[in-house]
Amino acid sequence: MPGPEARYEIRRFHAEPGEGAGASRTAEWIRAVNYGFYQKAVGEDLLRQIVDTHVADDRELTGAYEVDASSIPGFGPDRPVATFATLRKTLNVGYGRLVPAHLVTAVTVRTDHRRRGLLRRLMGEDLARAKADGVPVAALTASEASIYRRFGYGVATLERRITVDTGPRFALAVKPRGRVLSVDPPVMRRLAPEIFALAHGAVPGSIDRQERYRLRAAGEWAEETGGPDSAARVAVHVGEDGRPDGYAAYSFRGWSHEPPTMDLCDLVAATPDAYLGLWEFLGSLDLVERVAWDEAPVQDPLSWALVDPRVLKADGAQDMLWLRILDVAAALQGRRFAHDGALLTRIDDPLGLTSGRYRVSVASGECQVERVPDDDPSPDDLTMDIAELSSVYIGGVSPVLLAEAGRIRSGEHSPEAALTLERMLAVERAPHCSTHF
Ligand SMILES: CC(=O)SCCNC(=O)CCNC(=O)[C@H](O)C(C)(C)COP(=O)(O)OP(=O)(O)OC[C@H]1O[C@@H](n2cnc3c(N)ncnc32)[C@H](O)[C@@H]1OP(=O)(O)O
Repeated sequence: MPGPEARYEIRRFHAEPGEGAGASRTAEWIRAVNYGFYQKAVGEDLLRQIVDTHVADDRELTGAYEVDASSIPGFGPDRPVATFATLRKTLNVGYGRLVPAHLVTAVTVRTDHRRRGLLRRLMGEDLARAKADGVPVAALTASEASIYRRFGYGVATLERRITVDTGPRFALAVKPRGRVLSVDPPVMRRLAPEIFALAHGAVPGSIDRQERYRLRAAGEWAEETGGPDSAARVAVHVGEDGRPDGYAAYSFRGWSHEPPTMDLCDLVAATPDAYLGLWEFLGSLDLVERVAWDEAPVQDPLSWALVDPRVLKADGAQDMLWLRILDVAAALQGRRFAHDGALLTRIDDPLGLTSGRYRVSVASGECQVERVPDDDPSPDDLTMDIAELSSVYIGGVSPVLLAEAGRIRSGEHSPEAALTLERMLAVERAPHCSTHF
């Protein structure tokens, strides 16, 4: 069988609205993504909305097209058999520092073209281009946890599904500062990005958001139709300085559901007061007995703030943000460190983008990274795959735990190196990513 290079042509382009050839190529690409995720066919309104958000986000769309597709019944030359999209945003790496991040999304390969190396080709080419552009880290959220490690991605943040019973047992031990206002969703067109920008600068692990989040908060985007969402409700937290610094978007599940449940669609908070204040508000909603949230942090201050922590029930944690360091020096030098120290680290990289030995030296919280030749006789303090360095990079995953799992190996002369790395990488608060992409 011929390899993927021979059978497929890769085309990269940006979304185009309207009627022309570019618009039809865009529409076919969006339909292919929908097909790949087993979603309902996209109607014209939803299609227009998706195109507009792709334009607003400046997404680069990549499609693999079968060479000679016109000979296949029902297949036009504009219909991709694989899709792949990227956006350039920023990642909070702790202490308010943001580094450029290359976000990968909308990865699909049509059923009848799978397991022929298309994803491997698209990912390999794409990561090499991002590295050449000087972007230090790539990121994605995964449909399955078994796919991306082979390309050097590691899990950097987790999330979990929770329900909170908001009956008489719901109470917070300490009153959060500030107040919460119920607002009309259209206000969020302006407010959502402003509030998110504050939270983005405050929460390690945060990834800057796509346009879709703003429209959803404003009640202008229902997932199925792309039309208005008449069920959307929003509450905004205002800090003691009078500045809006958090919001919760929620919708009622319907009276046929027992117990009466509010679905929390999104919660953005720049401060712990905003986070707990919004929860206090959600816990006080009349007629509602439960709030359900699919994207809660695992290290959740709410659990500790509740008078009775058992009103919160949680499913097991699941991988959320996957990171893939493309340039070790740029990634590490882009962040601030909690402790000084020096470690000689050997990195293995399945794609060869970062393989090598690195001396990581931190003084006064700032890091210098220096390449060390293979024949240098100094012993390695740590050895790991790039997936592990990517996992521990923003301080949300413990190097000690990964050493216990056998994923990070310490040199015989440096049994405490994983602990040293953990101290160096610590950040000011628990990392969490609330942006799915
Ligand atoms: C960031 C995102 O967008 S996440 C969404 C991912 N997309 C989906 O889940 C939609 C449904 N699935 C698909 O479209 C496809 O099966 C894909 C995209 C997951 C894989 O595409 P393919 O072209 O079949 O992958 P490809 O043939 O390049 O395989 C590359 C490697 O990944 C492995 N692999 C592919 N899919 C999976 C999987 N679902 N689980 C585990 N391993 C997988 C292959 O075995 C192969 O391994 P190897 O090269 O190390 O031997």
